[in-house]
Amino acid sequence: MTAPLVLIDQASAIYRSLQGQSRLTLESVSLRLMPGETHALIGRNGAGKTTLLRLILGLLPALTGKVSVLGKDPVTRRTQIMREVGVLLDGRRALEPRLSGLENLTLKGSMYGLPKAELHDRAKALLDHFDLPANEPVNRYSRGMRQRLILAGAVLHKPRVLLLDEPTLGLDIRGWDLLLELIEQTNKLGGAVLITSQEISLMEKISSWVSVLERGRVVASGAPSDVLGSLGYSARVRLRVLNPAKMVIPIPPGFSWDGEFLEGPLSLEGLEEAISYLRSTGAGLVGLEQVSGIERLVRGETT
Ligand SMILES: Nc1ncnc2c1ncn2[C@@H]1O[C@H](COP(=O)(O)OP(=O)(O)OP(=O)(O)O)[C@@H](O)[C@H]1O
Repeated sequence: MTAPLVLIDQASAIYRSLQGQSRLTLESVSLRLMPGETHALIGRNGAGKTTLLRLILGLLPALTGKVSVLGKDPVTRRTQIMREVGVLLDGRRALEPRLSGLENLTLKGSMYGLPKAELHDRAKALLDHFDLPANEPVNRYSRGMRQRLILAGAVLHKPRVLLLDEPTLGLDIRGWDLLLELIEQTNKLGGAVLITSQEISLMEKISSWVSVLERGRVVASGAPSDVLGSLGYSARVRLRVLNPAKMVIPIPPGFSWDGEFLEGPLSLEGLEEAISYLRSTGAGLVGLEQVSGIERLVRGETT
């Protein structure tokens, strides 16, 4: 049987405040990150996604249960583990603004224990591929360029495990392409990616496995379509109304109205009913979009 690259088994974690109070933030969480897999961690704000990544990185010890990364304890073997784990966690502190792109990557690479010559070549090649000026100080980079540099730093040492916390924040179009390429490459080489993002379409596109966190607990885990089905989050359709003033009660059954959009089940019958309602009332239609199950879950909607 293939061994997981990251194994979290019934782990709990607490944060202690300076006043000595403690709060259980993760409760009996289990998760496996398998080779070749991109695993999406989804949940509302404050659900515990970043805390879970901190647990994997050994920045927070598990109070109970077990955490193992590449077969090792991330708290006691952190330095060793970090040589095979790439991280994009908190962008704000990831770069030295007065140093150049090349110096930033070299500094980062020395922490991974890469040999000097190899590190220099790899950093230069990455900067080139990521369309970044090697010798320009980072405080003269645009926001999108800085985010691309952080992304390059995460894969400098060709990690087997890639942890990405909201990697699309501030990312430009070139950065998006690079991100998708890195994820695909990591998976192809048998590495695993754990990603959190509010970009629902991205999560649905790239993930082969989804875990849903709710108030520090994994409430569902599986293939994206199975998970959302089991939670009752089916896709819905949203119709933008041309003349909201012409909307009259009753609206079609199963639909809701928020003053701008008429939202209801994504089915042929539902759509036919909504469109004939909009035609007969004269409310009209401007556009139509699908609301995915993951988006509804992250928005905090009830099923
Ligand atoms: N350093 C800390 N000390 C105390 N409590 C913390 C700390 N960091 C996070 N928390 C709390 O732990 C809970 C989980 O936070 P976490 O950042 O893991 O959530 P998240 O799912 O990543 O949220 P978001 O999507 O907003 O980033 C929240 O209630 C948060 O307030």
